[in-house]
Formats: sequence, structure tokens, C-alpha cells
Amino acid sequence: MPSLEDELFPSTPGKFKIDRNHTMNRQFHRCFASTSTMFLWALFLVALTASYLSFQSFVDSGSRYFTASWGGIQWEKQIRNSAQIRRSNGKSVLVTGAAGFVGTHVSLALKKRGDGVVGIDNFNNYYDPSLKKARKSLLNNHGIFIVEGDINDARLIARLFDIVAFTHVMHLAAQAGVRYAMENPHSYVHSNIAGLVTLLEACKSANPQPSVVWASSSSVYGLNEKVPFSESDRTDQPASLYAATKKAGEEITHTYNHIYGLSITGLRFFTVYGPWGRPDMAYFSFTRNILQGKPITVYRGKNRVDLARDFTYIDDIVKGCVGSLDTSGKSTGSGGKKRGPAPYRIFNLGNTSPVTVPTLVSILERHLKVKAKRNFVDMPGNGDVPFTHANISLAQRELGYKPTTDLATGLKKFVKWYLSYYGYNHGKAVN
Ligand SMILES: O=C(O)[C@H]1O[C@H](OP(=O)(O)OP(=O)(O)OC[C@H]2O[C@@H](n3ccc(=O)[nH]c3=O)[C@H](O)[C@@H]2O)[C@H](O)[C@@H](O)[C@H]1O
Repeated sequence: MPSLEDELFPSTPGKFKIDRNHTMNRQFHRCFASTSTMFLWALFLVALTASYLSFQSFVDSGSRYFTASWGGIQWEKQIRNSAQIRRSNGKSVLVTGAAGFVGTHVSLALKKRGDGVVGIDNFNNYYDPSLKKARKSLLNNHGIFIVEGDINDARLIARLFDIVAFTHVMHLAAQAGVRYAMENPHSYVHSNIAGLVTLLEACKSANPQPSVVWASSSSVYGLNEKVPFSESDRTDQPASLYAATKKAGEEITHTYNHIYGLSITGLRFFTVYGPWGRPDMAYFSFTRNILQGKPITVYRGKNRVDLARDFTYIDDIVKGCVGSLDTSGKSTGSGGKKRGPAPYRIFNLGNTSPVTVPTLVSILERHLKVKAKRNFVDMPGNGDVPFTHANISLAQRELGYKPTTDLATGLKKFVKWYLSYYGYNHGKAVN
């Protein structure tokens, strides 16, 4: 039988070979063996501590990356309060990108009718974050809590689903903007691809699974020339990385519907505008420049043809979003497993009445009572498409979607908001 020493120090040629007949030697070896055992244990403990510490620092740096400042009893209480349903058969909805343009309006509409709403937004600086903070205050005043965090933070999203059994997710967080994709392509992959997958992973694992309604884009029609654009038209020729990531989103959501039974509705928004809008969009930046007496750049297509968009007013878009939530049908999976087929739908949400960009400028001039300084420039090859035009018959049939605001009426409301928000008085900013 090998002794303990033999097992710890196998009898191999070399300096640790034990002479069994020598007592001193034996004592020395016993002593040495126990010291070495302790040494090995100490080494083991040091290694264990080191790996624990490095794991912690990995987790911490991950949290720092997401600038997460979430958690705690008070934080959870605010989430539960915000998610409270105050009508019969109401919904509890997680709205991503809630401090964004569409997110703010949809959150308010849901809250006003008695649904529970919890928002999440990373408040990035793609455009002036103070506008996002102002939208957040507006939502807070209506009892809507916005979690500051990124949809790529899987721990945070999982925690939200632990706290609230959301019936629906209205996914509006995204890197928007067609032309900015040439400047910062990775931000599109981060939000529109990686963020989407992280969110869908959480939705698929949630019990019960929520129904998901999310923002795709009219830009998926890309170089399609058949008008008006119908959902069944080809969408495999994106003209920008933005469009490509939105198209990828449609395919990615399809796999989650197919494999896990998530109910999915994708909404192809057509150039949404209105109060509390996005400063990077043409109608908004044109307004700013016109009021400041600065020139505006108006792009023109091939052969000097005017560009045109199916500009869609925010209130009409909100109705389409709410209609989608109300008709979404249930997800069928549980425990991350599909239990039956679930709805997969895609709808155009447009105004179905395109207007040229020069006409947009003329309407703004009328409402602002200021003449614009136009610089006409050939459309650069930066992802723009010459025109968009939605066929909305599918949304009309399935969602009862019926836009009612024409561009002149909608821009009037936008200008009124703009002048008030930025403190204009008779054409001059007072702050
Ligand atoms: O429906 C969508 O899927 C997208 O709509 C929106 O994209 P677009 O339709 O490109 O809106 P927007 O930038 O307002 O340009 C409007 C028009 O003004 C022209 N335009 C623009 C800027 C400029 O300086 N000059 C100009 O002529 C420009 O050439 C264009 O013809 C969203 O931003 C996008 O996130 C996405 O949701």
C-alpha cells in the first residue's frame, strides 16, 4: 500500500526520493510533506481568489460599459408602480427607446388608457440628450418610469422580466438615421442587431413570453421601384447599412418566432415627424436653420428630380403601434420552448401620400413666416432613396389603421411645439 507521502510525493528519481529507513529523514519528509501540502493549498486558494477577483472586475467593467446604475428596493418599487395596470384587460408593456421620439408618444398613449408602462433608454448622444431628458420628465410626470440602461445589458433586461411579467414589448430602441450609418456603422450593429438579439433572448426565456411589436423601417424597400410599396415587395436591395440592419431585424425576429413561438409584429415606419421629434431629421433641422437664418441643403435626385417622402404624422403612427399591440396575438412558448405556431406579421405604417422635399420646405416657410435659403445639391450616394410611398391596405384591414393628418396640418403642430419648446417669441429664441 503506498503511504500518504508516497501519493503526495511519488517515488520518482530525483531529490524528493524518500529513504524509509532513516528516522530523521522520515521526520524531515513528514514535516516537508505537510508544509508542501499547505503550500499547495495556499497556491490553490490564491488562484481561486485571483480568478474570483478577475471575474468580478470583468462583471464590473461590463456594468460600467452599460453605465448601469440600476437595482435596489426603491428602483424595483418604481418599476412595479409604473407597470401597474389600471383598466380591465389592460397590458403591461416594456417600451424600449422610451425617451426617443416614437417611444415617448407611444408610452404616453398606453399610460393614458390605463396600461402599465415601463420604459428603458440608454440616453446616448446621437442627438442632443437634453431633449431625451425632457421627454423623460414628461413621461415621469405621467407616472412612467424610465430605466437608464442599454438593451445589450442582458442582466438588466432579465431583471426587468423578473420584476414584471410583461405581456408585451414595444421595441423602439434603435440607431436611427439613414446617412449617419456611413459615419458610425458599428452603432447600427450594436443597437439594431446585437441589442435586438439580447432583447429577444430575454423575451424567449420569459415566462410567460411577451408579444413583441417592433420598429422596422420603410428603408427596407431600398432600391425597390414598384409603387406604392407593399409588404410583399422585394426588400433584398437595401441602399444603406441602416436599412440592412432593419432588414436583418425582420429576419432575426422571424427565427425567434419560428423556433421559440414568440408573437412578432414588425412595423415599417415611413419618415415619422411631429412634436418632440428627432433633431437629425430634415423637417427638424430645416426648421432650426430657417429660424436662425442659415441656409438649408435640399437634395435632388437624378436629372434634378425632387426627392419625395411619405411623411407620416406621429399620432397616426401611435395609432398603428397601439393597434398592433392590441391585435398581436399571444406568444406560445414557455421555458424557452415553442408550444405551437405564433403570429408573425409585418405592416407598412405610412401616410400613403408622398410629398416632395421642396414642398416640405414651402410648408415650413409658411408656418414659420420666414423665407428659407435653399441650396440645391445632387443627392450624394450616402444611402438615401429617391422616394417612398406606402401601400397601407394590409394595416387598414388588420389593425384598423387609417392616417388622418396631412403634412401641412402635422407640420403646423410641429412648428407650434418647436417655437414653444425652444422659447421662440416672434421668431427669436428667448433662452
Ligand atoms: O422612413 C424611414 O425608414 C426612415 O425615415 C427617416 O429617414 P429619411 O426619410 O431619410 O428622413 P430625413 O432624414 O428627414 O430626410 C427626408 C428627406 O429630406 C432629404 N434631406 C435630408 C437632409 C438634408 O439636409 N437635406 C435633404 O434634402 C432626404 O434626402 C430625404 O429625401 C428617418 O430618419 C430614418 O431613421 C428612418 O426611420
